[in-house]
Amino acid sequence: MWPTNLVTLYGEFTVTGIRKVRCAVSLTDKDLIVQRLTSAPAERNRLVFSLKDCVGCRAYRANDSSDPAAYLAVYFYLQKRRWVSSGVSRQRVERCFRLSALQDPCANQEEAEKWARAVRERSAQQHHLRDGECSLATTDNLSRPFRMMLMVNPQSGKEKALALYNHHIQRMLNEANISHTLVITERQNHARELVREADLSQWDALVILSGDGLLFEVINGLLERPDWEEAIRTPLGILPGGSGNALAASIHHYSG
Ligand SMILES: Nc1ncnc2c1ncn2[C@@H]1O[C@H](COP(=O)(O)OP(=O)(O)OP(=O)(O)O)[C@@H](O)[C@H]1O
Repeated sequence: MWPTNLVTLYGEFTVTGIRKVRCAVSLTDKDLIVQRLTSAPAERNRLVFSLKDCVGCRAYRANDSSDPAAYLAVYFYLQKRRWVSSGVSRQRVERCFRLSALQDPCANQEEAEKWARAVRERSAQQHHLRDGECSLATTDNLSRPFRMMLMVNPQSGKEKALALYNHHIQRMLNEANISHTLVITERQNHARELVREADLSQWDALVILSGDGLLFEVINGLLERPDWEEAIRTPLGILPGGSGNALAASIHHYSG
């Protein structure tokens, strides 16, 4: 059935940050709508976040045990027009809400968990509608955590792949609740041999962070296996860590 855009969850929370503002938060199948509760005209205080841009959501308690509130953090990567050149890029936006309607910390935590599950489920549905057959199984439609092998070539391009992992990718994977095993390739054909011998039932996806060369190795490694017809169906991903990154740009960007 095609999803409607009816509100499925509603709550009034405090937005955390420097200015603590009360807001009404509504979740529909498609969007998270945040309405600030102030006297200013409603439209000016309303933000609509598409769940297509949401990578994850988590509920947590603060370290301070005297604080009965629970917190809900939602992570978006929004498409923004570039200032300096034409085209669009994605920008990370985190929205964090404080839930403190009840005295009982456990009840607040349960409410935050309920929201986090609902946001993740609806985001996964939106990704599936957007990407169709190409969308990977996610943590929410598997009965166990998503498992990824991430291969990084520290020598590719301008030797920035490891820094990209440390400063961006690791955080994004945590936000998306994707567990991963990091492999730093040590020499030519390391990834090829690894993939040729690997127990592929352990992985939901093989992802490389490098230039085009490492993906070429991974594909060759898969095709050299006795079970290559099954092995080559393993979902593959490429993150741009080389100098040109033509393949990553074609797959993720120019193809729409
Ligand atoms: N630790 C390593 N030291 C040297 N070579 C490596 C290492 N790990 C992988 N390689 C080899 O480096 C080759 C080139 O890798 P990759 O395409 O990632 O980088 P690149 O050629 O610098 O990228 P770009 O094509 O964008 O310039 C791969 O084919 C792989 O065999």
